[in-house]
Amino acid sequence: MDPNTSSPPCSGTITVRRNPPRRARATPNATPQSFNLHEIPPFPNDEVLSAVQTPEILPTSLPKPENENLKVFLRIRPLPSSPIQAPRVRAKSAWPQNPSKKNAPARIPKNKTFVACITVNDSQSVTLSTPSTLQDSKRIKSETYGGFSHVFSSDSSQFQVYERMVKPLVEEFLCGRSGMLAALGPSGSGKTHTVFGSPRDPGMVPLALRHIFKDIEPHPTQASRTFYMSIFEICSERGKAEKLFDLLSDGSEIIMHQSTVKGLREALISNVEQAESLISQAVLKRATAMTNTNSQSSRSQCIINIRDVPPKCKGVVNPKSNGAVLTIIDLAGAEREKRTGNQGARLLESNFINNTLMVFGLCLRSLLEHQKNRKKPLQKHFQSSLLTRYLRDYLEGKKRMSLILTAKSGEEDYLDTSYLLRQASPYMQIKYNEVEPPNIVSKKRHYQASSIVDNTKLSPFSEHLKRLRLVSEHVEQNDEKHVEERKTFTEDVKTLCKLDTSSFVSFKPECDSDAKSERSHIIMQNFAKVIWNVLKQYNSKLKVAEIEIESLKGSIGYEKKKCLELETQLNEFKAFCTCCKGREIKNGPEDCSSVGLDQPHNWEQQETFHAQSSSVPRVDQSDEEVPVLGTSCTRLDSENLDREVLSLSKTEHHSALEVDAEIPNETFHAQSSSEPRVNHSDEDETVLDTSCTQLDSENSDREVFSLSKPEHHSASEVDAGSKILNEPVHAKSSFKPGLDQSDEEPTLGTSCTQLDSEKSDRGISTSLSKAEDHNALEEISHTQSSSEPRVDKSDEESVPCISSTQVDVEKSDRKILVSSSRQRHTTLEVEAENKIPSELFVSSSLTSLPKNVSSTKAQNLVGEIGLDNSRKPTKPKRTLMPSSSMLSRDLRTFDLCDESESIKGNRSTRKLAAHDPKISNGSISLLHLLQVSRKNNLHR
Ligand SMILES: Nc1ncnc2c1ncn2[C@@H]1O[C@H](COP(=O)(O)OP(=O)(O)OP(=O)(O)O)[C@@H](O)[C@H]1O
Repeated sequence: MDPNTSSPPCSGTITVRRNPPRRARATPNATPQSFNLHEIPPFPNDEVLSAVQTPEILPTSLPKPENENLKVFLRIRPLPSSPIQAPRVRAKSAWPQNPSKKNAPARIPKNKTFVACITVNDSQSVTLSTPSTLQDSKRIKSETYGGFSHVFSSDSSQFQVYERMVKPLVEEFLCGRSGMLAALGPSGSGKTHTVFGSPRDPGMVPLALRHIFKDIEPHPTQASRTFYMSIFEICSERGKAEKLFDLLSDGSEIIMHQSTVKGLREALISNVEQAESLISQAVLKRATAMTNTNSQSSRSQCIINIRDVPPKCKGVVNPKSNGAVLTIIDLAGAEREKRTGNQGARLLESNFINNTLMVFGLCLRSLLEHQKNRKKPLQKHFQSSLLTRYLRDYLEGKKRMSLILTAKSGEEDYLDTSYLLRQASPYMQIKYNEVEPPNIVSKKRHYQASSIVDNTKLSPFSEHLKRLRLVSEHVEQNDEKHVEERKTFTEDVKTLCKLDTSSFVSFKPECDSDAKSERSHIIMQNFAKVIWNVLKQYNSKLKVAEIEIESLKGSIGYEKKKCLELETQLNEFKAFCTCCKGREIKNGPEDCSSVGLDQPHNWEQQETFHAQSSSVPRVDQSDEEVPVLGTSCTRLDSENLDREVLSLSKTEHHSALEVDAEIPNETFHAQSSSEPRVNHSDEDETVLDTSCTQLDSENSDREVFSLSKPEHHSASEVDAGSKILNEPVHAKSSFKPGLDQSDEEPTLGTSCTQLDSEKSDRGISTSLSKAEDHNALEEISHTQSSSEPRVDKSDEESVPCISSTQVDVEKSDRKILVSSSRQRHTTLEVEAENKIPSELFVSSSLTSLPKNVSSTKAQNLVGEIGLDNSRKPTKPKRTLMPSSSMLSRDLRTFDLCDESESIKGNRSTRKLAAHDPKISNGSISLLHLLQVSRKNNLHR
């Protein structure tokens, strides 16, 4: 109907203009900013893109996407001039008609006059006037709807509609932009007629196909473009479940997964005739039914897709063949039960159709509301039906679509038309501001191909293939319906692979050089790291070494200081010893304070006291008693002749007395051993558990007196050296049970005195020991030529619990040291050295000694060897040695170390001591033994 020829509105009606057309704002002249291309470094892709065609720019005639709204067209069906006749032939797939009206065409009264209620105001607006039958009701106001893209009157031809509405879509489609056109309107309003038409009056699809193939004819270079067409429908089986049927095939059912239809057949269309033939076949297969409003009413949503498939080319994608899809949908018409008279299954179909249309409208309304107010979320109404699911992208504004509203102009269709216009007129406000860029898939491929060529320089060839496979898989997943495109794309990928291979070969030398340089760089970097780590380690080690050096320096300095202190002490000690020696010599027995005494508590603490070189502090001991527990060892060395050392010890278990008198080339050593020994004397006297003291003296001026009295074990060691004679004598005493052979009968717990004398002026060393359990006294004399222990002889009678004393007397100036211990192990080591030739060395034995040890120094005691000192313990006399006058020469001093407590011994001990006349005899025998040993040594 031509709006110009439309009748004016009735005077009694009020025209209500709804949705007045809004004037779009003037598009600002957005002139692109001029870029300074000189500042931007050119990307060296000319060579890469030389073989690739740049995408063709869209025609300038196409509107910019941001300024495009949803196009809503309105087409008014002409008023029927004759009664509707039932169609003679119906499709097999058509739903059965209403049983009550089966095979009964809709009858229209012959005298029925049709009055139009819709008036076309202009090309974009119409006026809906209330029919006369409804004037009595409240709805008496006319309604004006504007803002349409175009309003096609009742007398508009198919071609005009196509030229105005579809041709732009086809042109865009051919340019690579997908589009969709959907016919929406009540049943019998002419949707199918608009979409498909008839052979005599073809609809939009045939015209579009003609346009497509006609458009490509003048471009022989584009003759290789191929188009595929698919037609399927969505219908409802008894209004319960939606089903999809492929109308190009034998009507097989297909399925939809999300928004993708699987199993849909695409028919290659190469010409218009072929396409029209396929369309006619599909229309025949479509489900239709005769209703009161339409003799051949469509009962399904029919969807026609025309897809532009990219043509094959040598590795280059034709930008024009971008896979655009032109979709045209013939929706089922909304039906009112009163008008259609549907019942039963048909009524269910009507409900299903109405519901689908309602969902479709809800999606668009939601999109519109979302665009108006971004706070409102975009509702997912599309999930409510297969149709909306399939058209999701269009309904969400991602793709462009157009609507063609078909309306009947009769008064009896006033309500349907009014409902349609009220529902669909707001859709024209939908804007496409978020439309995906056209040819996205093809452009992705194109850019991917370009990037492949670019990446060939940097990445291996395998990565390109992998990337291509991923792209292919992605395409396969997303575009399953594009089977042919997949094949084509696969072929393109293969071609690209070939090209990539060639390009890889061409870039191979560069890649090799880069790889070599990178490899060398990595190697050098790793080498530098290793060197750096090694240097770090050496640096740390050097710091540690420096610290150690500093500490060593400190310790060296400390040692030096200590050494100096020791030297100072030594010098002082020497001076002190020299002074003391002189004084001792001059003083009497009262001056025993110069005698060094050590009382260690164990064997380890036994110290050898060297008067000459050792700086061990001395403990001067006088005649006082010095109780010593444990083991004590005293070693005393003296070099000077005037030196006098007294060492006294008393231990409970072990005691050792060691006296060293060092004289150049002469050593006097008395050693005490705890091991059981068997001493063989000349008289075959065997002594068990006795203490034995050996005392050797070579020079007459040497005087050593050692006395020990252990309870269990005692050891006495006397080492005397003489400067005058080069014959060291070693005396060893054993305190363990030993078997001494002497002239006397074997006695347990007796002491054995061994006396070695080599010369007449040999001093006598007497070792006296007393042991309760085991006493042994060994004397080992060592000479320079032989250090083996000698066989000691004892002339004395073995007496229990007595100590043996060895006395060496070399010269008359030799002092005598007497030490005794009674109940505990005692080791007395005396080293006496005197520069003046010793004349006498007297050893006295005390048979009864007190517990405490006391030493007495007696001078000028000559010839008292073998005398019982216990008789005169308190007053030692300096006398010449009567029994050995040969040893009494030049006897000047006589040191007697005796305990005052010796008098306090028990009765038996005192008796033994009183009846000790054999001591003199023993001394003589000892002297004899000394002489013998001396001779033996001389022989050796
Ligand atoms: N513009 C038109 N010019 C001439 N005839 C038309 C026009 N529009 C529709 N018709 C005729 O009206 C009848 C019904 O049209 P059509 O089948 O296309 O309606 P419809 O909207 O598809 O109905 P339904 O939704 O039930 O399928 C057809 O016989 C068709 O020839």
